[in-house]
Amino acid sequence: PSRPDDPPLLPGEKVQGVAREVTYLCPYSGPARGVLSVTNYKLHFRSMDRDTPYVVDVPLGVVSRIEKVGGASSRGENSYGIEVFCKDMRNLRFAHKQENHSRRNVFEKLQQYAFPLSHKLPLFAFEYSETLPENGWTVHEPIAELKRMGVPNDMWKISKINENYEICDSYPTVLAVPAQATDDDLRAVAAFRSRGRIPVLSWIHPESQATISRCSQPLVGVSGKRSREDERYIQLIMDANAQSHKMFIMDARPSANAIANKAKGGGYESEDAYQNAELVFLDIHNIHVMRESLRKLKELCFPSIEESRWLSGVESTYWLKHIKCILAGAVRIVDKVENHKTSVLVHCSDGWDRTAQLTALAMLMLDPYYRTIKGFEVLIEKEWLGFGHKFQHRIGHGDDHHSDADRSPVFLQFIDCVYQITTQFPNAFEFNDHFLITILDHLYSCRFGTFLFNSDRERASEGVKQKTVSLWSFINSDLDVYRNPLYWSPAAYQQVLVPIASVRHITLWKGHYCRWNPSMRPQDPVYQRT
Ligand SMILES: CCCC(=O)OC[C@@H](COP(=O)(O)O[C@@H]1[C@H](O)[C@H](OP(=O)(O)O)[C@@H](O)[C@H](O)[C@H]1O)OC(=O)CCC
Repeated sequence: PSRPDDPPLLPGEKVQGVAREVTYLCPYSGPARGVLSVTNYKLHFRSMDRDTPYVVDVPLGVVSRIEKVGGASSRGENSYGIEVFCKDMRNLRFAHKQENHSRRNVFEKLQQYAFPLSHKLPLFAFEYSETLPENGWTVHEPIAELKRMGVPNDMWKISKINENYEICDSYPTVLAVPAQATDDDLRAVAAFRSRGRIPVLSWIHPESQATISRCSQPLVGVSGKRSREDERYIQLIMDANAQSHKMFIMDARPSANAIANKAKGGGYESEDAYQNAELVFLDIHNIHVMRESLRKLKELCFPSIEESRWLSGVESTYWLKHIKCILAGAVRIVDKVENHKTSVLVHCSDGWDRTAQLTALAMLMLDPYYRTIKGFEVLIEKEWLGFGHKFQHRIGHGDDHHSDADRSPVFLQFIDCVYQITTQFPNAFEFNDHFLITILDHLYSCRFGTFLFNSDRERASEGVKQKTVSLWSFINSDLDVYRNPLYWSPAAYQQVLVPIASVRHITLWKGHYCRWNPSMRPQDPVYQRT
């Protein structure tokens, strides 16, 4: 039975701890006294001492670190309490009265339910028992999506060789490969590509049949190994496009890092081994550089904005430069496929971070289907989840190792790039900003099964589709709030979008990075999570 000051609870959500006489130290509107509740899904604070009820509501999945502030001896006003550091752009400070030991209880409950995996507890998604009219788990049907692109055809076939993840445990079970390739060819190529992530089809142009394929780096190493099968296989991909007898291999990395990877057995395709392929390095930095860039941006944006140093501060984070670099890389891929009717193969080191950013953005620019709400959901299921972007490692769902070097805002960068394109083409997308923000909220929240674990194989073995709710069920059950009122129908927008990827046109996405900082968005009411 819920008690009077219990927070609103989702099906399967239970209050685990309550602390009264707590003060929330809001950096903008000052201290507010009220009740702090911890459930198996969220932290909920409600102030009592204001005419307008003031609520702070944070899914615990967004918490990266919790620290005690002050000790029994600290005497200052509000100097004894808890600080909650979040993966999105804010931190929360709570103060307690020393006498009642509610801090210990709340602190322990917060630790337990913010990091369930570190405390042998289930992620909330496995306890959430909402039933919704839409079933998001059926939005992406791999065969249907290939059929929509006209595959299989005489040049491309569907292979089930990875049905039991025999070729690659981070790939989907349904792969589109050149029709001539035999299973033995595929096995040989898998032995020469990092983690077995062989070149497979991402998208095919409806008219020219030029293609976008993706893979991981070749295992060239310092001795300069070659694989005849890999070279022949790349030739098959090239020949599948009758329009041209060359192909671009877009290596997302800075050439220095591609070379450095040789030391670990990786590397890149030498042009004498891949005769008709032209190699292009796109200069996008690795996950470590991007993690540091976002850390600097957060430092700049929260809690207060130093007006005089704002522009130089944004510049020194390099965040917009990285966004520009990723967009520019996708634009180069679109140019080769659309204007030169030439096929491209995209890879990086592992082929699950920068490669996913590039193929998904290029497909968004090339194909209006992906600019619809359902189409964008398919794009994320296909190029991010199906091809094994390691969401668990990159976000750290339920895990308390906040300094894990595998964490990195790669998917956030992709959504930021999508935001940039929507600002340059406000009529081209069926969805609005709220749609993008909601996706990011639930990238962290652990309320839905969609972004959990690192691969389709892991999600299948954990029974995610059977035991959890899909984020797309939630969104597709209330579509109107995610629609863009300025959207023209696809007919008016069959064309290819070519955004201007120059820093002058790239803007800081205040709706996301300054969402919790009312001073940055005086025009719209403080966006409090409801
Ligand atoms: C002598 C030792 C050489 C060495 O460690 O090579 C390893 C590279 C690491 O390779 P990098 O490409 O710089 O970095 C890799 C990519 O970010 C990759 O993502 P993606 O899917 O986008 O490829 C991640 O999955 C890997 O975890 C990460 O290590 O490190 C560097 O190149 C750093 C040099 C500045």
